[in-house]
Amino acid sequence: MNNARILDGKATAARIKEELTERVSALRERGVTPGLGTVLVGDDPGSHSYVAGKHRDCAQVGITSVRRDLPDTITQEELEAVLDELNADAATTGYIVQLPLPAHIDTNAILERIDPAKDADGLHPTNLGKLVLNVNAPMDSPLPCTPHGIVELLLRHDVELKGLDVLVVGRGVTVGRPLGLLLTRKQINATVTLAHTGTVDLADHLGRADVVVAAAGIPHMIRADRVKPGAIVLDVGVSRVEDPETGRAKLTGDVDPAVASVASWLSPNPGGVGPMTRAMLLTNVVEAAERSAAGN
Ligand SMILES: Nc1nc(=O)c2c([nH]1)NC[C@@H]1CN(c3ccc(C(=O)N[C@@H](CCC(=O)O)C(=O)O)cc3)C=[N+]21
Repeated sequence: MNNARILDGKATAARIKEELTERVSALRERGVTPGLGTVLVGDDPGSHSYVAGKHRDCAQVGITSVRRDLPDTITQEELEAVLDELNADAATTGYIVQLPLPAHIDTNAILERIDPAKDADGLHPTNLGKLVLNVNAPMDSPLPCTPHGIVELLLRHDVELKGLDVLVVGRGVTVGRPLGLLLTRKQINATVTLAHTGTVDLADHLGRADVVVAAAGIPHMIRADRVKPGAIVLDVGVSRVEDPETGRAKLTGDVDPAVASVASWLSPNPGGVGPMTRAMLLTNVVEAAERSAAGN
């Protein structure tokens, strides 16, 4: 039954963290200590657990980290003042604002307030703009963590996307949209279809795709009977769904587990793209510190 090979994000992220540990110690020898800040608004348990994971990762590779946990009653002005502090704080070489933010906060204005040189998520308009303009040659500017993690996961399993038809399901700013830009770069040369809630016949697109990246946040929306046999499938979406047996919330991906019997490669969820996203966040922090150590 189970014939898909596994795109093992957990093991790959562990290797990347080992590589980063050496780069961090080289930086420390030169007197530069990379430091990550996280800004978390509100008390969503999922967001709390992701942020806790990011701080554990930092400790593992030698990056210092500080948390700014803020109440969901915070105003736009107060939140912007926190970002101004982090922008001015020399010990914070990079930081992220955990998304989503409460509805009363203007998210785009917040992303724009981040110093682009400290943008560990690669979501500042200047950095996203560099991706659109294709001016971020390796290491010039941070890439969005999840799309970068997806590309790195495939690369490190020697999966070549040149000429393949990739269906990205989901047009979100953190995954689908920037992923389309990355996959259509000359170095990768895939052909990308970006599907979304307005797509008329998703089943038709699914049946033709060589690669499916599911980033819609709809539990098990990608079913085995719709996927082309031999397709490469990446499960990016996460939802918390109540387990009928235990009554407890459980992480559920966008891909039905039965897809393992038709796909050639499958990134599991958990254990696939999630750990890679975190590894790319660390990479962005280390690269920003390396750029500042080099004086640019
Ligand atoms: N500004 C911002 N940047 C983000 O990168 C960001 C965000 N906001 N908001 C929420 C999403 C979600 N996200 C995940 C990261 C890692 C895992 C991850 O490591 N998951 C583990 C399981 C973790 C667990 O069990 O809780 C896995 O897939 O194996 C999941 C989800 C980052 N996001």
